[in-house]
Amino acid sequence: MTCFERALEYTQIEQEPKNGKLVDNWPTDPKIKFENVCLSYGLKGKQVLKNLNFRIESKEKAAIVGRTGAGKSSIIVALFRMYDIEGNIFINSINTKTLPLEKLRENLTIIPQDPILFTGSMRSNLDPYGKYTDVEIWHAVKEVNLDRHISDLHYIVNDCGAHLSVGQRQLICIARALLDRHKIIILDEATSNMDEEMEALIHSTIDKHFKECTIISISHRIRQVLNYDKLLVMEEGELVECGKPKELLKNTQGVFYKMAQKANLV
Ligand SMILES: Nc1ncnc2c1ncn2[C@@H]1O[C@H](COP(=O)(O)OP(=O)(O)OP(=O)(O)O)[C@@H](O)[C@H]1O
Repeated sequence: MTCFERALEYTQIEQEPKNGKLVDNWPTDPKIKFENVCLSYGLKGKQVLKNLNFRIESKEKAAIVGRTGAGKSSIIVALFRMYDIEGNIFINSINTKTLPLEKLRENLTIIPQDPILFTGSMRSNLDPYGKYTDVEIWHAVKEVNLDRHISDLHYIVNDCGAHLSVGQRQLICIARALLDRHKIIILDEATSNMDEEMEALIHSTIDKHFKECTIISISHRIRQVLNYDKLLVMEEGELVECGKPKELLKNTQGVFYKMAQKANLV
């Protein structure tokens, strides 16, 4: 009955729009601009993003910080157009509302907090559309140091990757991102226990391989964000502070300063 209900539910989901205008070679310059962006989940839902205005420049490394429920993930939801928003989001000066959804999403790479893999071979997980050669895929595997854990591309992923650690699954997503070479990378940092070595490996791999990309990271641990170019500090759906970490730390009455104080960083 559960299977039946689930299948039935899919038949009732409203189709996402398929229209939109393709733009050649978009995005060449991966800068992002939010202009008066508001988001509510559902018609009667409360506003979870309240009139956000900010820019993330091309190749900038930005981190979104804030307490749980502050609206960090909702910014990403808005970026992927998972829900309709009020206001506008521009990527490379193109309003994302005018793009076909598929084109928009295929140009944004996300490394989720707790990635789910597909049961099957490592190869099919890294290259689900069969676009790359084995040599290219193995190269990506080596770049993220996964060759220490898997012997070859026929390595079988069981149970949607449940036998791999969160860090290993994030590295698989990073290897996939290396192959796809998209210009905007979104990292949702893992909240579950990840050892420091693995966390450092993920950050150094991103720093090394995605220099030419714009990076947005949802950070749950603020010690990681001090070397970012820009911080977006969220509180109850509002962007309360935005700027370089060093600048924000100068304001001893500020929200970020208080967060840093709590984490014994100042
Ligand atoms: N799918 C949804 N439907 C309804 N409300 C939602 C949904 N997703 C998030 N919310 C609500 O939106 C608000 C912002 O949530 P969001 O997940 O963006 O916060 P967050 O800062 O990412 O939190 P966390 O650090 O816990 O992941 C919260 O009040 C949350 O309950």
